[in-house]
Amino acid sequence: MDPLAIKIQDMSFKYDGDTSISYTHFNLTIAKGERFGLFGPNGAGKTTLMNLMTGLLPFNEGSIEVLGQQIKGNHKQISKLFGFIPQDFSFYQELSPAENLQFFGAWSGLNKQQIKSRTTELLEILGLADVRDKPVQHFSGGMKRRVNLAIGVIHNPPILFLDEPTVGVDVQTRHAIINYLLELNKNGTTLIYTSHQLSEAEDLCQKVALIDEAKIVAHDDLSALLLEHEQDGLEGLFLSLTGKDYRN
Ligand SMILES: Nc1ncnc2c1ncn2[C@@H]1O[C@H](COP(=O)(O)OP(=O)(O)OP(=O)(O)O)[C@@H](O)[C@H]1O
Repeated sequence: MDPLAIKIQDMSFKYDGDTSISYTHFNLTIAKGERFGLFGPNGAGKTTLMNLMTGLLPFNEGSIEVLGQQIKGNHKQISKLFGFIPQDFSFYQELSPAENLQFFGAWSGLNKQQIKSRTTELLEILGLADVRDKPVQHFSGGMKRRVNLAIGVIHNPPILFLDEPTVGVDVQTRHAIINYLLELNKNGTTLIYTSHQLSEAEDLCQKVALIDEAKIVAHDDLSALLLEHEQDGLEGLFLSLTGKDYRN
């Protein structure tokens, strides 16, 4: 069994038209069971890379493997190997958490019984049991983030992609989400995370990659990078490697 969750080899990608970034002969590996954080300034290409790794964007050259399987030509099988918690809410606002989980659970190939037990379990863990049948549109931002998370993990994926999973939440929800993610990782889930919340990232990630203009500027254990660059936190490391200029 391949010990890698993700293997990107010589991958090139460019958006149609004249945009500021393109990936050129890009390489990256993420080991199984890793808590991997991808960081970089606005517009560095983090979301683009997430979308390439999940097959949402087709790349032009090279290869991307997820748990040893090529993405190209295998979209359906690959999509069962991961959950994706996108930056934007990805559920039906007019449906309740239970109805959303029923829909997305069926979409991921779970049977009725599996959906029922996972829904009860997840809504309990994520503090949504009391509102399981209420329309999501009336929920607070923190509750909506938890619904987004429940949907992404309903099928118990071995890899979880998280694109800014805690934007706009209060301290309690952030704490609960991070603890839940750490628990998933203890049970073997590979976490691939990106965020601008660097103190949160220090709690969550053991391995980090910093990217700028679609190129890796550093990739190692967080503790090794801090030592190497004589920094005591991710924010200092980030500024020392990507500079202090504004990005668009
Ligand atoms: N669908 C698209 N079509 C054309 N260009 C795009 C598209 N999506 C993103 N871009 C461009 O690609 C670049 C990288 O965007 P991306 O969203 O990947 O960056 P990011 O690192 O996630 O930024 P942020 O931290 O602001 O979320 C930006 O210049 C953006 O304008």
